[in-house]
Amino acid sequence: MSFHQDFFTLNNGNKIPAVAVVGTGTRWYKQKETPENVNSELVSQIEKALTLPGIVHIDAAEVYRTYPEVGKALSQSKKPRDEIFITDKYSTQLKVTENPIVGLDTSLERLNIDYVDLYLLHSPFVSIEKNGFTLEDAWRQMEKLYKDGKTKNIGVSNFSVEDLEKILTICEIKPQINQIEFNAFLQNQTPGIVKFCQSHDIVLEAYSPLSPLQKRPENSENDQFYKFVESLTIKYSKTEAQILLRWVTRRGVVAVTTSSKFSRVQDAQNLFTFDLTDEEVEEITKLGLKHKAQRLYWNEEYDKYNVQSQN
Ligand SMILES: NC(=O)C1=CN([C@@H]2O[C@H](COP(=O)(O)OP(=O)(O)OC[C@H]3O[C@@H](n4cnc5c(N)ncnc54)[C@H](OP(=O)(O)O)[C@@H]3O)[C@@H](O)[C@H]2O)C=CC1
Repeated sequence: MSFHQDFFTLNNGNKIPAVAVVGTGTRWYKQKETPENVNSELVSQIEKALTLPGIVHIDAAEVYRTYPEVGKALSQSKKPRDEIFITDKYSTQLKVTENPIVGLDTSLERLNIDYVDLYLLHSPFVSIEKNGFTLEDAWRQMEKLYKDGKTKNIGVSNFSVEDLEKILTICEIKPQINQIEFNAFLQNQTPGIVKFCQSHDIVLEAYSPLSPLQKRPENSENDQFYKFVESLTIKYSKTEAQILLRWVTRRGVVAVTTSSKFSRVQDAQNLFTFDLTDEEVEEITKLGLKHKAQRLYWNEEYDKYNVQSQN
């Protein structure tokens, strides 16, 4: 079976792999980082992922406290740096480092690399009171990091239309990416965000693309959505996860996934040996929208949008 990889083109002309196969948050997240709690399972998972063909996309963030694992796996890998796509995020919510410039300088040093491929503001919840700077100041720092070549691309995460409008009003460099929670059961994290980003040439990334598998309703075997996905697994000889990841990419969105099982990481890296028809993409969208919103993150901030999220 020949290997084929898909990419999206960003508004600065750079390319990003359509799937990030090793998210290092969620199931790998740590409250505290100590020399004793380096997770060897995660090191091994990243190491194995870095033996896969193509450009391997790793999603990191300072708040995950998994730099020791990512750094160790990178140092042991023989994959050339230009075949690894590394995303990192500045923590706006918890003050791990002083500001985005200090944040990225710190992670580059800790990961022992010269640049990341993508640096994101983890959330729009920035204020003088909490962070000591405004959202606009944070973005200007991101632009400096981009101009200094410390990151090839810059972007945001969990931003609503209003948050992006604030940045678009003042920016010299437009965000390339908005990473949001997106899957068949949550098709707009905040009102109108998918259409807005797609019409402003900001590529979306979907975290929790497998939310319908992570949390299944009771009697899912009788549910039309799951029955349809099941029929596609048979038609294409693919797993449910592969069908749902492929749907995300067919919606024009980068899928950010993770797994404790190497076979699932491998399946995600090897996603483009099949395709869904336009009708199948539309049917997953339609059946997904029949479900009430399933939001796993940022509930306090965004549960108020649950009805609009499934419109
Ligand atoms: N910017 C942000 O605010 C956020 C970013 N993220 C990023 O996105 C990454 C991925 O997020 P995550 O929500 O974990 O992504 P996914 O929706 O892809 O979920 C991954 C989980 O789904 C499980 N899974 C895979 N296949 C199946 C299956 N067939 N049935 C049941 N469960 C299955 C895996 O379990 P198993 O290990 O058993 O395979 C794994 O734990 C994070 O690690 C992080 O890097 C995540 C949340 C917020």
